[in-house]
Amino acid sequence: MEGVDHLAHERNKSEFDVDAMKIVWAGSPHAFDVSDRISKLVASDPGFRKDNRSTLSRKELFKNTLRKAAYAWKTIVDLRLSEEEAAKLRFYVDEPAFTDLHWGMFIPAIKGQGTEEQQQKWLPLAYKMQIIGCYAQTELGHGSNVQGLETTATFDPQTDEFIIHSPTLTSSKWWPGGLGKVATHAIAYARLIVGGREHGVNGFIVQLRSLEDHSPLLGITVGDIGMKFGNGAYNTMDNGVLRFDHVRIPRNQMLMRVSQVTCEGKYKQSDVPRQLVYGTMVYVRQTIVADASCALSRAVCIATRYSAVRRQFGSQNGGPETQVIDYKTQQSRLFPLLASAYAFRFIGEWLKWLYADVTQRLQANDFSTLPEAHACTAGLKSLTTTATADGIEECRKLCGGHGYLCSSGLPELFAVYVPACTYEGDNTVLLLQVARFLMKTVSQLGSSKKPVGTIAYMTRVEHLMQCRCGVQRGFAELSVDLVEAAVAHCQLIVVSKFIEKLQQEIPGKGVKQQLEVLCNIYALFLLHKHQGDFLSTGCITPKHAALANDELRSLYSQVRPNAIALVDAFNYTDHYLGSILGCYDGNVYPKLYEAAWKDPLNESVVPDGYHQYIRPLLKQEIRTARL
Ligand SMILES: CC/C=C\C/C=C\C/C=C\C/C=C\CCCCC(=O)SCCNC(=O)CCNC(=O)[C@H](O)C(C)(C)COP(=O)(O)OP(=O)(O)OC[C@H]1O[C@@H](n2cnc3c(N)ncnc32)[C@H](O)[C@@H]1OP(=O)(O)O
Ligand SMILES: Cc1cc2nc3c(=O)[nH]c(=O)nc-3n(C[C@H](O)[C@H](O)[C@H](O)COP(=O)(O)OP(=O)(O)OC[C@H]3O[C@@H](n4cnc5c(N)ncnc54)[C@H](O)[C@@H]3O)c2cc1C
Repeated sequence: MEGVDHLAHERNKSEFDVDAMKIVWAGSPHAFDVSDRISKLVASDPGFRKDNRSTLSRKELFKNTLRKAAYAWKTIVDLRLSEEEAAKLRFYVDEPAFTDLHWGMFIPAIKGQGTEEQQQKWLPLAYKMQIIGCYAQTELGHGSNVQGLETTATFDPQTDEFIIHSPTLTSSKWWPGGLGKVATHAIAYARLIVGGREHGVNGFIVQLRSLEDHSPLLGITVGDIGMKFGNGAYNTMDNGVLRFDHVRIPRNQMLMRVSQVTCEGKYKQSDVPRQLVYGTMVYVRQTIVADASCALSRAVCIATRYSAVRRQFGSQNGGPETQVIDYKTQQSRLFPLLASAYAFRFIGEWLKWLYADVTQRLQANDFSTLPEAHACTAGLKSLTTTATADGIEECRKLCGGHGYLCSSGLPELFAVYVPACTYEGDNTVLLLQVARFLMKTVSQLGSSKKPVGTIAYMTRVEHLMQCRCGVQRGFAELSVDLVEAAVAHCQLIVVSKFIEKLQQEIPGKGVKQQLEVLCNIYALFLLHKHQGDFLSTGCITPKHAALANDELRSLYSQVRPNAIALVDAFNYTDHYLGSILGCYDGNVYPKLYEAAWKDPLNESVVPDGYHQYIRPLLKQEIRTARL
């Protein structure tokens, strides 16, 4: 049955132009071309093999990641890939590595917080990977509370240097990816002290390791923080611990876009908001939202294809059993996730636009949209990562027992993905930031400052005007409700941006209709899930709730014949999916059977340990010995 497409009958049912949908998913014909080319390049290169990760020890796993990162870099250089192609290559290699932090945080931090001069000095080195950087903000004692960081950077005017120091155990840097074993440099965040006065937290470029033999420099203690959740998974990353013992760095290694220290020891604040020190986090949260749709769509692709292959019950007169995808219960769990994958794709695109817009404004000294950009990136990062982590786990359950096998790809995907709910801001802490922004907006309603952008709707919600007095009642006391309000606000953004997307011209037979169905599923599923809130606030009547439920059922039936084509539109290679259950040809059972025999445990028919532990048991030697 090798070479047979077991899902061909499903593909024949589809009612829209899959190739056109692939372009919509990718974002543009150019983006599709790059993605398609690079994913195939990675998939066809044995150097990027990844099917053995769960069986390697941590040391072997990590060394293999180093090998792959070096091989990826060689490929990028040899093939003269563009920045866009190189980023895609790292994405399709699909293995968390120090390079994520080097390209994803270290470089953006220098770009966003460094002066022109600093950028000119450091960026060429970083782009050529002559130095490797990490982002060292979090400490053992403080992650969320950035103002609570304890590392100090004290200016010494005698030598024109900063002294970076970890005064306590809890001030040890803890978690930064790439720090443990690889990074030569860090953007380290520390409390700036000039002339005995504190000026808040700032970033500093600190060299950690020798560029000759990789040994830690004087005053630096550095290592890996140990094994993390799951086998393989995020353990390819060397999250690290770092202590500074009065480490001296030149003054010009303080990132000085937001504030400066002169050689005379004068502290100066630029004309830009202090919050720009947090700018890298805004940037990365935006990329994490874009990434959520990738992780969720990958899980949904696996669960959808497998649900079309898997049959249980319902055989008529000895005929085939029912495909589990035809059960309404399966559809009601799977199709909202499929709709979410598309919704998150479009919200990721929009957020990228919003980020580019705010960046452009900042360059022109217009800081007016920064609070909204912060609230949107924080809130949408929280919403999409929570939904994606939950969605991956739901996809595992949708695949029944086989979903629990590593060869399904789902356990590893979950283990790699789930820390996204914590890193780059704990999701609840981030929602509290959104709530704070919303309450600030409510408190200004009726003033001359009119809410615009994603909060423009607030002027139209009359009862909010009456709520204003309630805002004074105590943020902390009401924080549980406020977090719910923040989620609702973010969902409103997701739904409205999906609707806006549909107002654009979308070429391709039936493509727009499919997206309309998915958009309606996304919105009505939310209404259904939260109908208690909608009913109790009088936003809908019980009749509306029942209608929404009926409509959802009908929408699921409309998706059903198109389900396989809708996941094909993600254009994932079997290599990227890394799942027997999700393979393109649906030839699941022979592949599962074959894979089982490749497990190291099956290398011998009689296991190691038989003579030591099993035989004595069977022969009752253990009991006899005891007696
Ligand atoms: C395998 C990888 C897969 C996918 C990833 C894909 C791509 C990403 C690429 C690479 C990444 C790879 C792996 C991820 C690595 C993760 C790295 C990290 O985790 S780095 C550490 C991140 N740390 C945090 O996020 C800490 C969270 N805490 C905070 O952000 C803040 O301190 C806080 C919670 C916002 C604190 O706020 P608080 O109000 O208490 O305090 P402040 O006084 O500091 O704030 C006052 C004022 O400022 C506003 N504000 C806060 N933050 C920002 C901001 N970022 N931008 C703009 N404005 C901000 C705040 O709202 C207040 O405003 P006001 O109300 O006064 O108007
Ligand atoms: C895999 C991984 C990679 C990471 N990579 C990096 C990196 O490269 N660089 C780096 O600097 N950091 C990194 N981090 C650290 C990460 O950014 C922090 O762990 C994250 O910001 C959460 O902070 P915390 O650990 O202090 O959580 P805590 O703040 O201690 O959270 C614990 C609990 O307290 C709750 N809580 C905290 N504050 C409040 C509040 N005000 N109100 C209500 N509830 C609250 C939270 O919701 C949570 O439930 C990484 C973390 C992980 C897991």
